[in-house]
Amino acid sequence: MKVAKFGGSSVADANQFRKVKNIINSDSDRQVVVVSAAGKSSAEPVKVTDMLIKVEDALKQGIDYQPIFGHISARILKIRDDLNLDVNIEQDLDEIKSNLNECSHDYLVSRGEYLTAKLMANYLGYHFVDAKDIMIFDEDNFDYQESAVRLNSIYEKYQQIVVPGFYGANLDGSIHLMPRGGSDISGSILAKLLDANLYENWTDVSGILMADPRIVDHSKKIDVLTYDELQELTYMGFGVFQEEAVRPVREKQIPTKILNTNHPEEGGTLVVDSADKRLDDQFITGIAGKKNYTVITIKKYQLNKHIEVLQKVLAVLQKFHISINYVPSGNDSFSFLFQQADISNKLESIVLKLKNTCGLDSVEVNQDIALVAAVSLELSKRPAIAGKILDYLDNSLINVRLVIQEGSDIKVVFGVSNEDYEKTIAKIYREAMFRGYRKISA
Ligand SMILES: Nc1ncnc2c1ncn2[C@@H]1O[C@H](COP(=O)(O)OP(=O)(O)O)[C@@H](O)[C@H]1O
Ligand SMILES: N[C@@H](CC(=O)OP(=O)(O)O)C(=O)O
Repeated sequence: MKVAKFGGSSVADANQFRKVKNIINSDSDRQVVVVSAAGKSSAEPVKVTDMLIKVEDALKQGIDYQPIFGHISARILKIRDDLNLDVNIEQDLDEIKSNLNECSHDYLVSRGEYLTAKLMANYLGYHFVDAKDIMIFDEDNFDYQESAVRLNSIYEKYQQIVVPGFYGANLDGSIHLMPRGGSDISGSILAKLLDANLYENWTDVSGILMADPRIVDHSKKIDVLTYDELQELTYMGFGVFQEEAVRPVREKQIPTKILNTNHPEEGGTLVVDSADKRLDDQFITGIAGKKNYTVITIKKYQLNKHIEVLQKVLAVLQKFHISINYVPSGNDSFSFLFQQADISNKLESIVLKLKNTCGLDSVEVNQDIALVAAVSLELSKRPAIAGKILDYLDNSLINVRLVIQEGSDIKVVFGVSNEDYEKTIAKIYREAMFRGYRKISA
């Protein structure tokens, strides 16, 4: 049995629905279908999810929400009518509308998936299963036991189901929204719960490319990669697969494929447990990154011998409840990297507190830093390759502010200014492709 997840671009209009149906009908193993909300298309520049967020903003600001809600309704009705579906989706739209004034954010923003899945179930002749009945959360944690019980009782009756992605329910029945891109997580969890033999993630690119196609034209496709590599790449911002979607399939070692709804014949990327299953001799598997980090560097002579100072620093950071992304260190210094959005309104207070209470020699702040990571299983065998990339970036006049090669030994991270972000990715890609780095074993 296969779980097939279709992203927003794959269900953006009636024509995309037709492609989905062809894919489903071409393999009877595709029994569990997960859909996102209708996404962007050439005619529709805004995802339904983002339109729902606009409805919420309008409600909050007391502005007329009707035009946006009307647009969403028209999109949904058009798909229904273009496909001649016999489903009373007006009733669902009316119910959502009547709930608007007292509903939660999670309920409202998840309605795109709910409506799209209802249409898809009708179109495929599959049974619609509301995610709130089978994807159960106990506070922030997914409750696998409870969800398995509920899913199995439904799956015993109906073997061909469509489930909306991106949300589930809390134990009290209220809607629980997942992070953006969360339908990937829904699909991965369902594949794990049902012990699927394949998780297919259908999108608008023919697999995962070595670098973001919006930055590097004709970037090479990665044919096979490991869960470890995918985890590192998604953590660093590989847009094509949600970072939290790796764990469920990885835990059960369910092979995962990234495929193109518009070109199923082109094959895609296969994610597997072991590097032995990789055939190519590519040294660097992929390059990914994110902009907008803030770095706080604290310095004190022989800091590594003054654990009590470090304890004080950590206590200050803990008080402000912000997640730290990386902590590169030297003998006399420690740097803390944060996502700018998490820290920006607290930065001044944090720096003041660090300066006044921790007995440091200095506290420096660097903002607008982008992190670019090169991921390669070979880095653990040849860590010196990181130095070669660094030389190359230096020769290309890219000012590398920091290098992090710690923790996972399959990744090296370069910190550059936001402005150099795209150039750094393009340069590393060039270096990886044309300098002839190849795996030692190949
Ligand atoms: N390394 C990469 N390989 C492939 N696609 C990438 C990569 N990095 C970013 N992307 C972007 O991810 C997009 C697909 O992800 P997403 O927008 O979530 O699709 P969907 O609507 O199918 O969920 C692609 O259109 C592409 O622009
Ligand atoms: N619709 C949600 C969830 C999702 O997974 O979407 P997509 O498959 O289009 O990335 C979002 O936009 O975040």
